[in-house]
Amino acid sequence: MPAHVHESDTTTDPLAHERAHLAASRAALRAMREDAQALDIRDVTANWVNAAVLQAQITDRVKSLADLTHTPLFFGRLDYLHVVGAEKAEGAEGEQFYIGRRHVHDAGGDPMVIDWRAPVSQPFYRASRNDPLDVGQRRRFGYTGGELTAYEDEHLTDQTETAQTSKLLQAEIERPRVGPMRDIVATIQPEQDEIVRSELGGSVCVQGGPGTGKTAVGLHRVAYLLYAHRERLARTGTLVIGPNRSFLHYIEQVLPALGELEVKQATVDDLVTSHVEVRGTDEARAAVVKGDARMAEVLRRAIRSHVTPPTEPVMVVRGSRRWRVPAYEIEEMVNELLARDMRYGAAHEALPQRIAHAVLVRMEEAGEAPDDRVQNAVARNPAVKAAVKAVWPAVEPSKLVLRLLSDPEFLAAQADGLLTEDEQKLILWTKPVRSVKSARWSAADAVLIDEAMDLVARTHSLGHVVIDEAQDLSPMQYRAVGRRCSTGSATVLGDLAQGTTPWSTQSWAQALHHLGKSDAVVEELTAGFRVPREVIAYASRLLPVISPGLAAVESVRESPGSLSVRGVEAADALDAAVVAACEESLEQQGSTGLIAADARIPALAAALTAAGHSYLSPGQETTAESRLTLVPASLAKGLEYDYVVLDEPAAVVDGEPDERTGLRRLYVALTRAVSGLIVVHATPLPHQLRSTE
Ligand SMILES: Nc1ncnc2c1ncn2[C@@H]1O[C@H](COP(=O)(O)OP(=O)(O)OP(=O)(O)O)[C@@H](O)[C@H]1O
Repeated sequence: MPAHVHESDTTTDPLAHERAHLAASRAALRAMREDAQALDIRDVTANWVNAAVLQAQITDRVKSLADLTHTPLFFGRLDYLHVVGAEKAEGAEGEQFYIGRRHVHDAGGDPMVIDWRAPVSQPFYRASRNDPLDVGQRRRFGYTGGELTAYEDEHLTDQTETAQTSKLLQAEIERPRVGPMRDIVATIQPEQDEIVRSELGGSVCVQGGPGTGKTAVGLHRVAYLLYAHRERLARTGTLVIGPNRSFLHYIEQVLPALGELEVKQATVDDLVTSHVEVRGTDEARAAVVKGDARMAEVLRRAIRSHVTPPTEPVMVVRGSRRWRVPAYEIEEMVNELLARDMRYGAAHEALPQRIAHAVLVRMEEAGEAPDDRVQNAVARNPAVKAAVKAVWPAVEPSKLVLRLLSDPEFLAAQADGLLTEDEQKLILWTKPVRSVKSARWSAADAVLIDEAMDLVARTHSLGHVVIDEAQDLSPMQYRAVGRRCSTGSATVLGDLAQGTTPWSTQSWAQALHHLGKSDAVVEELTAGFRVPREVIAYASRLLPVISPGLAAVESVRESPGSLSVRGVEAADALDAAVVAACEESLEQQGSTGLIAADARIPALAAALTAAGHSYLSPGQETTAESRLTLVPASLAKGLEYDYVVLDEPAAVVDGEPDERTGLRRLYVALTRAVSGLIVVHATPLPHQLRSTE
């Protein structure tokens, strides 16, 4: 017997009961909202600051209790065989739970809808015929425009029922992709759920091909962690890191839709450029050296090179007395501070106190009874200050990096045995730079400054950080992210085959080492929810070259999708053929993305405009009226469109400094389509795409 799908079309409507529960849940949510709005805080707050804080909390709560017409209150129901938590005694009564995006209770406090993140909801995602987790029946609901219109049942203990792919899941995967990314809370798959619910203490790394749900999983994991560890994470903070602004725009609605409004989003550049303005760029070879983990050691040496062994004693004059701390004693203090490997800035603060303490010991020996105030005064004594300046001077991180990049001798001394002479030459500025302000800092320089800042003073750590498209980070960037979760944990998401930076990740073990999370568990996702079978098979022809050893994604899409590869005879007919392909795609429902090598964008923009088509840029939200986006290949990562027209693959490959990176960029571009891909080319396709061997 197959699992059942019910449509609402009979008079003895089996949906009537469920619709009544939906209506009752809505009424209960309304009552919860009215209760929150009616809270009178005048009598309970002692002062206006407390009142303002409380009022803000109430406003947030009211906001979170909004009933959004297009997000159904519940999407599933679990019928337990026994009372949850009770011994599974014969005859014990089962319970029913409706699973939704948020918790709703009735006037008596009994649950009407259970938050998907609650432990009792977990079997909705994990229960199977092999392991029913005490669930007799799992029901999934289907909605059309906010109306409950269908449900689908699985009887998990009925061994005669055959397992089938859920039609509602299929419908969810096939739905047109207009607008920003949506949550997948109703259809999270068991292997995804394992990652979403893994514990806060441990870090997780997910390797997954295009469209396997890495981004979706990362965002749902944040929502889950905020639910399970709300107080701790509210204190320490969470952060989602994405590759660029347009990607962050694309994903920015997912967490608010799940009721989480507080999560910050940033690029790695955002994190490290608060202290210098980035106006310069690096040649790829220079950026590779600057992003190499050896630079961390160069910087460590460079900062420590400021520590000079004392040669003079310190003479402190107080009143009529003089106190002398000999040079060897100060040297002992310095050696002890160096051995403790504390932050350079902390040691700089500690040294005057140590010297002052030595003076105090002498005062006591001489019969005086100095207290803490005397010690502080001695620490501020000009002689002590002068000694500290000579021995352990303050270092300004950006000045340190400026000196490293502009003073060949200084760099040679610090990089000896770490960087070759050629590597040193590559990163040295060719023109003299006068000041931190006037320097044309690059993004990689900003990461070096960030590292130097951490050597001076420890970077504040958040509770949890998610890094998406992590494969593009350099070792030094991993370190920059790692220090932002040094006392917290991380979720690292990426695909080695999509690495398109010259320093992209070769192995997750190395990446996790640089991040400081070598103990992270590496998981793999292989089921693809975006790209149709035929299209992923075509793109996967590149895998043996771009990432040998990685398995191709297995598409779970049942609809075959469409792939069309069109050669154009004359180069000057290319633009028109591309515009025609866009027009063809736009006849279908949903969004169309025209992806092309960055250098081809101006020509295609002109061709579209000439043909009377307006278009969006990546990150701008597609709407029912505006469904065409012109996407430079360099910004395509992480995005998706119902239909993709790919212009001139050879130009996409040629747009990158080397062939492997070019083919990886092409792989990214080929894997953005949900329903159909049209490849249009005037020059021959890269041969790896042509052969099927
Ligand atoms: N369990 C699921 N149910 C429904 N849709 C899903 C599921 N998992 C992923 N998807 C959808 O598949 C698409 C691809 O997901 P996502 O962007 O998270 O993949 P990705 O692995 O990050 O891809 P890429 O490597 O290309 O960045 C999205 O539209 C997402 O909503």
